[in-house]
Amino acid sequence: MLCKELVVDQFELSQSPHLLAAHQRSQQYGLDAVTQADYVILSAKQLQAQQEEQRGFYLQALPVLSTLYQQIAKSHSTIVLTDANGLVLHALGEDQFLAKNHKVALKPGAIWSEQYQGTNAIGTALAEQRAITVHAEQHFLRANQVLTCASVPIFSPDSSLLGVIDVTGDYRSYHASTLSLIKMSAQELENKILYHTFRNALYISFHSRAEFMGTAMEGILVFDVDGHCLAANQSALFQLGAAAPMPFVHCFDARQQSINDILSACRVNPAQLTLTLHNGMRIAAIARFANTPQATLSKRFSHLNYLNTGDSQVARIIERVSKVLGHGIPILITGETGSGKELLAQAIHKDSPQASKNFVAVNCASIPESLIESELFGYAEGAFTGAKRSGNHGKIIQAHGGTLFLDEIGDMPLALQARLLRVLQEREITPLGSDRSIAIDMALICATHRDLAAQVAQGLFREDLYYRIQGLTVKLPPVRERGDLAIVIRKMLHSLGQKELSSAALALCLNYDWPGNFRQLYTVLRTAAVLAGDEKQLDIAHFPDDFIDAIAANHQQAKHLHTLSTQAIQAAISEHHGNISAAARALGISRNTVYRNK
Ligand SMILES: Nc1ncnc2c1ncn2[C@@H]1O[C@H](COP(=O)(O)OP(=O)(O)OP(=O)(O)O)[C@@H](O)[C@H]1O
Repeated sequence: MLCKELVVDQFELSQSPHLLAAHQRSQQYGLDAVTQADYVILSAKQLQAQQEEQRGFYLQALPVLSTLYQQIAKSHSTIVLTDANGLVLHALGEDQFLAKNHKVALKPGAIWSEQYQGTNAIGTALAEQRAITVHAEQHFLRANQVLTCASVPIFSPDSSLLGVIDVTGDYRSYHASTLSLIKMSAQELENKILYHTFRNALYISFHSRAEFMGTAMEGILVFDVDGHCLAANQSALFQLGAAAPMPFVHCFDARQQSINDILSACRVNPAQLTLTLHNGMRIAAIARFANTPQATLSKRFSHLNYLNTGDSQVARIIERVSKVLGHGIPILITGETGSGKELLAQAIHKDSPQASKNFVAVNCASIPESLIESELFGYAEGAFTGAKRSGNHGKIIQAHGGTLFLDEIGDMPLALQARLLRVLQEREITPLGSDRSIAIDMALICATHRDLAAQVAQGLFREDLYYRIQGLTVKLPPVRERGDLAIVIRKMLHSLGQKELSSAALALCLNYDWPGNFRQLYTVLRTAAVLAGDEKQLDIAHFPDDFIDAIAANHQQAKHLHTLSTQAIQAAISEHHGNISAAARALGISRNTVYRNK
């Protein structure tokens, strides 16, 4: 029996902003600290469906959890793996010290999100996207104050949250080193996931001390064959002294080794190498070329789900798009510039049955009109002066079997629209200067920031093509309308080297209207991260000056508009001799607004 008064110590909470924020969220969820915890447990069937959905993540995690279990075997704790919603997917360990209700609550199927359980290590690690220990009375619900829990979030290579590894036990089983052990396991799991994510990619694992090779501490860099960095783990960034992944030529001393040297060394079998980093440090490395997709993770790694970070409009888009994948339905993506149209198109392709084939993007606005035709449709040998001797296949043929992404389709010249329509209808293409047609089969995704219906009305866009390309139309919301902006910002910061944003800087970002949408947001954050140097937290002072000027101008404009509207209201009132209803009617606004501004 616990004789200790288990209550939340407000002073202690105020020392930890993360716990304080978690308790505030718990209150906002309408939870009551003193009522019995209401453990939400999924049915066996629902759980099985979820486990199947997370199969890749789950299978990669099991051996890591077993190792962790051996390390903490005598601590009478339970090790838990959850998904990104706090659903327990797997649990192992000793729970004889726990009361019956907690034994049940730590079984697969239980949900430990803050929404249901208030402040707790699993839910709070997910909400805050950081490792955290929640001990005894730090829990929001009294019922959970007999527990001590430590959780570390697991991120995929593109910084999406996959779930947490958690260790929970009776509060007397608390051990200061538990969180560090879980962090090592989390790193090991993230490395395993990274190793299984990319194909046609060069993996370089390395460490300046050879004895760390093969451990969770090794750095991992992933490049495509052109030397662009696809992903890097934290240890790699740390050893490189970099905030974000960099191209091959910036990571390594190019005079010592080129990417082609390394690729030829490891095409067939992994190669053990000694390489030189850009800063002159010699490192032990193993280079591997991965050319096959890893079936285990391909199910879990839904690229569309990665984009689903909590905005309801985006969630609906993803749900609808997922349903039409593989059905040959053309998709039209509309939305402001920088709202993520191309990213969505890529995710659609990567989740589609034709993912292993090409994704070919053509920006109809950036190619000169005279070149679009040959760029898209290709040309035969000697088709025109200056044509390559071997001819050119053109983007449509390159996309055969895969996906053709026509960005800024609204900017395509009318003459080419007719030709494109013919290709789409007849499913065959005749390159310029050729008399031979080639059958083509591909998925089509188009995007535009323009109002295509208006373009049709103005005769700038062919009506028949308009109906041909929009099997399913989805409209991405602009950043200022997104309900998940704080989460997207956190994801972006994570990819930039895990800096945090001060609450003032976050508030500023949430209130700004981001005319350049994600492209502008990313640039601002990346610049701020560089300007912040070694400082862990990004603050307003680190934001670039032009951004601060834009915010100030916005603010001025808002004030100006407010002054103008107040003046208009006052003028209308005096014109209607103080009659508020008449003034409101004349201005077409509500009486309340008139009262507020008079
Ligand atoms: N949901 C998101 N989370 C994080 N970054 C994003 C997201 N959506 C887009 N971005 C980033 O914002 C930038 C612009 O995205 P993208 O090119 O997909 O936009 P777009 O709508 O196609 O722009 P445009 O109309 O100008 O071609 C890219 O760097 C992309 O990685």
